[in-house]
Amino acid sequence: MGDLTESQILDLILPILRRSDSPDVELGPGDDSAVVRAPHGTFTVSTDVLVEGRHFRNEWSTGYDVGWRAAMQNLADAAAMGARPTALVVALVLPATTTLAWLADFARGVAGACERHGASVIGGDISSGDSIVVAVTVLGDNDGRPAVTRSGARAGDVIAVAGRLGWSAAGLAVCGRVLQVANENGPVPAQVRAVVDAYLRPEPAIAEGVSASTAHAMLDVSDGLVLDAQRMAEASGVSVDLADPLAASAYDAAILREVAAWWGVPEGDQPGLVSEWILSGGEDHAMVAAFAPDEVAEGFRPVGVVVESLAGSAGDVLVQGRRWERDSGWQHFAH
Ligand SMILES: Nc1ncnc2c1ncn2[C@@H]1O[C@H](COP(=O)(O)OP(=O)(O)O)[C@@H](O)[C@H]1O
Ligand SMILES: Cc1ncc(C[n+]2csc(CCOP(=O)(O)OP(=O)(O)O)c2C)c(N)n1
Ligand SMILES: [Mg+2]
Repeated sequence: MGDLTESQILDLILPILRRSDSPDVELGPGDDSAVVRAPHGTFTVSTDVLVEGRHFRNEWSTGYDVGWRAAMQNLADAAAMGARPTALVVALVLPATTTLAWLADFARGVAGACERHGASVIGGDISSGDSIVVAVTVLGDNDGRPAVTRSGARAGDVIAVAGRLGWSAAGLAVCGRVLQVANENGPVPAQVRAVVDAYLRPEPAIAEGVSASTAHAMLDVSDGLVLDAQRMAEASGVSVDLADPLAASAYDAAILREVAAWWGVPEGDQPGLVSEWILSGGEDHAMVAAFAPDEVAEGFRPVGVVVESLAGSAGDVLVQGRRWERDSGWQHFAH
């Protein structure tokens, strides 16, 4: 890519990214700014970066995978506010050695994820640098309803989850081994392939988040169920009791158990690893939300309840009756 001008690069990716059929966008890519409609007076905005080596590895992820993941994790941040994701701004830092094929594949991944959820790319930026960095900003529209914040959970609410838990963490753990086995033409069971796909191309619970209009509070699980439940509890001034989160995710647990067995984890250690993946694994971007008991939205499964905090204990999360130690999930500067 080193010998191309910026406009030659844009000529390659804009036809892949551009959509002309979105009612939310008045002016798409090509000018100094895009123009997006906000018929209800407000819109949501959020941004997230992906860094080569931190969020993905080029040996494991194709350009399509990186584009898909960058788009999906941002679309999930809009959905976690109950907002319909409308538009993405995509900024890229790429080494001069990046191939045009990678870049076109990346653009197809972004476009594929956007198309799935009705969003459009409205602009971005490109610069060169030592490694790949992707920064995506997402705009969302609550269509006149109030945004669902993380601070509205109340004692007596049900905590419920939509989407997968633990798949991406398991996929990350076994990814290297799976590629090695596949290269040697060895068999890779379907469940194992499925969790690696979940890591490479996450399928967040976006539709469920957008339609969870009865939620009192909601977040997407990017850093782990317990850590993200803790964030909701702290922001809401309550505590959360996840009585039996593993039973509530028995489908995930069964798949993850198969993955652990295939990976060679001794049988006695499998339940512990499966619960670690389910409770602390992020990046599947499930939605975790608090609802009045008779208002749990479609697609959500109860995993616990919101309880009144004892003095000084707001933000506590109890798992099977025991207080969970703080900050048990992904921490950037600890890895
Ligand atoms: N560099 C920054 N400047 C301003 N706000 C930031 C910055 N980094 C993070 N935030 C804000 O802090 C909050 C928590 O960030 P983060 O943990 O990344 O949220 P999420 O998991 O939803 O991506 C968000 O509201 C985010 O906008
Ligand atoms: C190669 C590689 N190593 C490790 C991880 C695991 N990982 C990286 S960031 C992260 C947490 C989520 O990312 P973050 O940037 O914190 O997203 P946010 O909370 O801002 O949405 C996890 C679990 C990964 N995805 N890929
Ligand atoms: Mg973030």
